[in-house]
Amino acid sequence: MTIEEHHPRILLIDSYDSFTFNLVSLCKQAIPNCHIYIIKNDTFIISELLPYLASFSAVIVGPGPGSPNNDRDIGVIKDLWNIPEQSLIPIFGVCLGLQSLGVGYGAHLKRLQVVKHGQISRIHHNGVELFRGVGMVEAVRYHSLHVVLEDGGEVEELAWTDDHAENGRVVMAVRHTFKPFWAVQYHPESICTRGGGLEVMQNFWRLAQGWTRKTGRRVLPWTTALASTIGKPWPAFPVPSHQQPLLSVSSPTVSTQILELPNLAAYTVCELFGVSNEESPFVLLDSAAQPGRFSIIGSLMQTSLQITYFVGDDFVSLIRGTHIMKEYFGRLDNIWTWLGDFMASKRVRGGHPDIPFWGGLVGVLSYELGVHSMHVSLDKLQREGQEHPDANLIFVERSVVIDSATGRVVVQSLIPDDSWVADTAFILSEASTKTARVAPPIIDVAPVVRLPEKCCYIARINAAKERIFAGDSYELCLTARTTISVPKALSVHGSSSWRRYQALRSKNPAPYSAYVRLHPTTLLSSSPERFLSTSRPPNPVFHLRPIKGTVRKAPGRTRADAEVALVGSIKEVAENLMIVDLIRHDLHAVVGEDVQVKQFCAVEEYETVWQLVSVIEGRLEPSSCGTGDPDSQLGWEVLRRSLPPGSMTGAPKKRSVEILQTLEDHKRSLYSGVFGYWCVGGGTDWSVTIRSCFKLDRSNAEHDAVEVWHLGAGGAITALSDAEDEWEEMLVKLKSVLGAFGVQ
Ligand SMILES: C=C(O[C@@H]1C=C(C(=O)O)C=C[C@H]1O)C(=O)O
Ligand SMILES: NC(=O)CC[C@H](N)C(=O)O
Repeated sequence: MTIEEHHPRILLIDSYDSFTFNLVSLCKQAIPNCHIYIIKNDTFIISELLPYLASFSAVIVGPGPGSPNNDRDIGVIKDLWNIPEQSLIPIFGVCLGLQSLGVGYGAHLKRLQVVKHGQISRIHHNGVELFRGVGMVEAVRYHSLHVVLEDGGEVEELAWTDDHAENGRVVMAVRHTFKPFWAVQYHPESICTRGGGLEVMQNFWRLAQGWTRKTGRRVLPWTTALASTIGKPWPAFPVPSHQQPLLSVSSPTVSTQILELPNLAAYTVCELFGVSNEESPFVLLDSAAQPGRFSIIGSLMQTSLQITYFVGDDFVSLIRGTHIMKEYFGRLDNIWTWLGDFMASKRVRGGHPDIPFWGGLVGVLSYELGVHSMHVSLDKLQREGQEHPDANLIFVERSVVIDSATGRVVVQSLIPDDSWVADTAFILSEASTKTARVAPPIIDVAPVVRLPEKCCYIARINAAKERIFAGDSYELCLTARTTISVPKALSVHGSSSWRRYQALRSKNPAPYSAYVRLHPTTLLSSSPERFLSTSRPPNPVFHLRPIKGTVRKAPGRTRADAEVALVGSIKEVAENLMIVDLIRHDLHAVVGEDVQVKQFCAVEEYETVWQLVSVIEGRLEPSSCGTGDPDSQLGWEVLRRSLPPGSMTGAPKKRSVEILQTLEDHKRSLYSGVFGYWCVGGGTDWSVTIRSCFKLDRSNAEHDAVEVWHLGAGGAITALSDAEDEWEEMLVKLKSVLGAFGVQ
């Protein structure tokens, strides 16, 4: 057996979809020992691609946004169907792939009357070819377009579904009558597809091998030239850009003291650490509700290093007190590698194993940083005067972590022989015996709230739906900005962002609350949504908790009512499913095969809303895990590759982000980005910046009489969205923050 036969090479052509790596993972399961290489549909033109095809066993053309009739959407795929006889190769198409095969052989492309995104349909099939030995198929669909085949044409139907009055009979699988081309319209790789997934891929491989044997096609060997043109097979594990020091017994360690102080509140610790001085930086990552558990409070010093970065720059600013220095990326190339390098130099050992944070970077990353990392050009990049940095982080050396589950308080420092630990342990023990002071309430007089205009928002919802009907997106998370101006003189007790945070925390206690004051930015968060956490290496587990599906709490509305409204709703489950599939893809892209959905569409209760929450976990294949140290960068790599959070963009992510830029008036800035930490022990925890507000601290406005806060809110728009309901949902989310300003 040649190496070509033993390790079949599969070429997957991606059309910038957000489910591609789920398909890749399914393909890896279906085709024993295969090596899968992934290119984009615009990487090569057909004349360049043709000679390469000879070194592959089969091609898979994936799903994607847009239309098979639009060159920009379909790229080289449209030219595959009429390659010369001697270049023929087995091809399997999915969704856009099927549509392209269909129109390549005379089918009519039509819009569905009722589009199907994230919905499950019963698929009827003929039990042969792709469906040999396949029983009942209930498959997930993500499409707005469909093909109507030519009677007696070269492409014929293998499966269909019955949409009854909505769309009638819709083609679900096809084959070419004499060329080795097969395709399905539904998504075999979706987490909710039952039957018709793995078996159909296996059947494709069986058919492809049969055709190859029959025609005597020989796969040419792989060459170094090909390797450098096509790249490495999936999964290509991240290789750190720098030499990471191995941890040794002489590596720096963490000084830790553990106290049993069940009555000590984060508030008290913050007050002791000088939070009331608004001139100084301060960070609190606060678990104010379940399932949050740990609250992390930084005790910052004059010498604490703050790192800021603006998208488009080739340097970071390093700030210690009043001293600011620019450092250019140079060989490190960008902010991600710069921070990776920085954290590699800070690795420590020996903190308490049960405590997720020992010290490290804490702060915020903007939505635009994520968009930029996806190589989407930013329309609204121009800086208008002073703005929030896109990365704004501080290196925390001294911290207190409160574990709400055990009542333990951990005092820790990364500074060798730091007497601060014992001193602080003493002070906290004393403080815990006293009754905690409560912040005096802020009473605002007439803050001016500038909401998005309803008619404009509704028009945008309809425009979003139009893009969805056209097949350009399956789901768009549309958002808008609200501005709150608080006349300072009228705010009793002056304007303290810390007290404002207390008001937010009491109105809307949330698992991922935060008070982050890293000038020029102050962020107050009451986020319910964890984006990504990474357990400490070795063998880190990546854990994501997307939320999609919201109902407002109301008097008399019980959990059972919320379950009917959420789990019982095709629309809400579809919204969530699309993001679950998208996040699976984001994770598969980095970690390889081991990605699991641990919880699908569970209803969780928050202060003002019920939400549908799913949990997805991934881990690196054991063979690719290092002995510990390279793993400490993995959480960062997964973060880089999965921003912005899929729940805030919609799917497919790239096209959705591009569309959203045309539908939203402002930069999202901190809203829709993430905040959290990267621990010196290698773990990370980042939450989605929603149900949050932020302000520029040192703007000219500071000297004015008005303090200006921004907040964003929005929701997922799908084909099933009702514009009025979406407007209301956006207001419900807004109100969870407006309460902190005395606005009902
Ligand atoms: C857009 C927001 O929230 C996002 C949208 C949700 C939804 O559409 O149901 C739920 C949680 C978030 O992922 C927001 O809070 O502003
Ligand atoms: N998932 C897909 O490939 C979708 C294909 C096409 N854009 C449609 O909406 O019909």
